[in-house]
Amino acid sequence: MPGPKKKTAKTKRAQPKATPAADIQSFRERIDGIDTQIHQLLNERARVAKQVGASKVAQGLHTADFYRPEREAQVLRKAIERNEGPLRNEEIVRLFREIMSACLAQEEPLKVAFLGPEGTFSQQAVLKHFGHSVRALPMGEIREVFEEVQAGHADFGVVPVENSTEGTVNHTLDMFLMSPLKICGEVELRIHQHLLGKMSGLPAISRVCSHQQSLAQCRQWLDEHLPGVERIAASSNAEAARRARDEDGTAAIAGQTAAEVYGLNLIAHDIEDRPDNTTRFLVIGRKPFDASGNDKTTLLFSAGDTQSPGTLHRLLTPLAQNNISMTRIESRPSRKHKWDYVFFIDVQGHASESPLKEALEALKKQASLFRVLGSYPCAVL
Ligand SMILES: O=C(O)C(=O)C[C@]1(C(=O)O)C=C[C@@H](O)C=C1
Repeated sequence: MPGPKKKTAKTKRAQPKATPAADIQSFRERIDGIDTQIHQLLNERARVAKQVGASKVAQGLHTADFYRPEREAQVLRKAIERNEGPLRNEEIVRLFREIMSACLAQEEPLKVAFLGPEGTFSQQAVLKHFGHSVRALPMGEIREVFEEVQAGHADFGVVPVENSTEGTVNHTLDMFLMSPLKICGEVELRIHQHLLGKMSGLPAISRVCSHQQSLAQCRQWLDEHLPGVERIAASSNAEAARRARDEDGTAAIAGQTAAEVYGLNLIAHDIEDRPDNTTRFLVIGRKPFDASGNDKTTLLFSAGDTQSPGTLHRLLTPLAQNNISMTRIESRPSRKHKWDYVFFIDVQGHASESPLKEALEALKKQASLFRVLGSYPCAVL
């Protein structure tokens, strides 16, 4: 039977009453006292985290192994669980991520490769997931992100995999056909697109430049507000912002960070067609991680003969028999033979735990190609 409904940080609270100016001084003194306690506790926490690091060194582990996504997910879930507000869960999660990021960076900051240049949504995803105490390394292409991680020049990589408006980023999925890397996390980022430029209004715009995914996410807005204006696809939103800075008449569609990095005016904000426009990113690394208690697994498999009747149904039967929920399925050309396909599927659970473990053993027997690309904690906010 479900328990009583928990009080959440989302509940609306009464606004505090207006206070005489004289009281402000005494409130500030209380804040100073609380800050002193928070500060002491932060450093105490950092010292304990350092001891965890020393134990990991004693076990022969290296920088990339210090990062534990499953533990971080558990810490964040606990923070949400005990949060009574007034701070929102999003803010609490952001603060605790930064605390863990700083604790982890005491030895050597993690190096995280992402699809650059500076100011892309991928960079925002890196900072959202790993906090600001990492070294974020911008790469020119998705392929380079994979290569840097595989070569050990970066500890982890962050690549976009799907957008809620525009669908799959095929290039990322195709990289897994060749790469031995593992998926060790996912990040969901709400994407707000803005129209940026040196000009102050729409009439001065003769072309709009952006990554093709962003142009597509704002298609209706562009049809309505800039009909007939040329749309140019750029390699990234940041590259589009650079062009908007350097070329007269060019506006860019990009995020807030790009406006700041390239010194552009915000001509129109939040121009994405769907108000819930979200991009999902994958964190890639060289080794798998343990279960966190609420995990997802991504599989890559092929039947060999996808054209005979019932093949996909037969392959998926072990999942249904073991009561496994499938949250996503994509097919891509195998790049081996004409009309030959591979499937990427996301299922709930960790590959090392029942009932998924048993389901995968059965599925593996039926498939001609079968790989667990990774089991990782479901995104925490
Ligand atoms: O628990 C650990 O293994 C730690 O290293 C501590 C800690 C933390 O600050 O809580 C830091 C980094 C890890 O990614 C996970 C957690």
